[in-house]
Amino acid sequence: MFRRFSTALFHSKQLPFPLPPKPIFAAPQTLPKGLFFTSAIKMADTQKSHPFPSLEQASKPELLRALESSLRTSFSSDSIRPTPNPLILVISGPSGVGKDAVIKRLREVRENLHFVVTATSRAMRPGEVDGKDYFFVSKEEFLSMVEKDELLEYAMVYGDYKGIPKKQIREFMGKGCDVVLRVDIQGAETLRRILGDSGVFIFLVAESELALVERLVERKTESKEELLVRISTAREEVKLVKRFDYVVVNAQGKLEEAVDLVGSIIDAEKAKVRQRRPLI
Ligand SMILES: Nc1ncnc2c1ncn2[C@@H]1O[C@H](COP(=O)(O)OP(=O)(O)OP(=O)(O)O)[C@@H](O)[C@H]1O
Repeated sequence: MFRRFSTALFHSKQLPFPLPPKPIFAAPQTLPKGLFFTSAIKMADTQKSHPFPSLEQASKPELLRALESSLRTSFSSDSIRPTPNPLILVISGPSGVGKDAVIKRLREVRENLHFVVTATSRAMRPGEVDGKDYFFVSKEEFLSMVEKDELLEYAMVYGDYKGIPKKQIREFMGKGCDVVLRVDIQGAETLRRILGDSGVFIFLVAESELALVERLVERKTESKEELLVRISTAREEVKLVKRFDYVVVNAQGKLEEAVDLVGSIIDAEKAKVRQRRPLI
């Protein structure tokens, strides 16, 4: 309505009544402290009427200055995108699919990412480092952490306890870091109940069952009995993929592609208009 009225005024040669002496939206007499024009020009100068420079001939700073002057406001260089919330990434998948391998590489290529070191009562494997791969604790120590409510979730996995210390999550999210939780499918199920949609759940799969078994066999860390349990468990686990947000294929020899895809998921999550709001 107002626009139509204004347009009518603009086009009519003879005005039905005299225009008000000042524009309706008058610029403030003084700019708030800290509000500077893009150009170094002072406010007093801009209040003088400058003819708008030629778009073809004027320099970029001149055009910016003229636009600011016409709009009677300065252009802000502050980021338009709101600061994204830190993410909780839950990376899960059947045993031997490559969770550790993907996370290890992800940590090398991405900044501001904290891998939450899981506490476990299982024995250390060759090459593993205490405090880096896992916190290796005794069963008694683990149960004491449970009693003190220090774990976000915990479970008995293949005869050993595994649990996620809450303190690390709070500490690193407080610093603005995304945190990565590495859990088996059982753990992911529990975390979904605890976190709901506030976490990003990624299911890692091999390209085929055969590829998964080959990878497990080549790792040479399981006995024949353990291999049989892990393979039959994996058959059941892949049926639970629909409870996750994303599925990522970690194909043989293509670790880098899987890591890139996880990186893209993180980027997409950060670009979401409605951000997840994890509360721990
Ligand atoms: N894309 C890939 N191509 C070839 N080998 C891979 C790939 N990803 C992982 N591997 C290898 O497969 C084996 C299993 O990987 P990894 O230990 O990371 O699996 P995991 O899911 O963490 O297993 P678990 O849950 O049993 O600890 C390792 O020897 C790893 O180096």
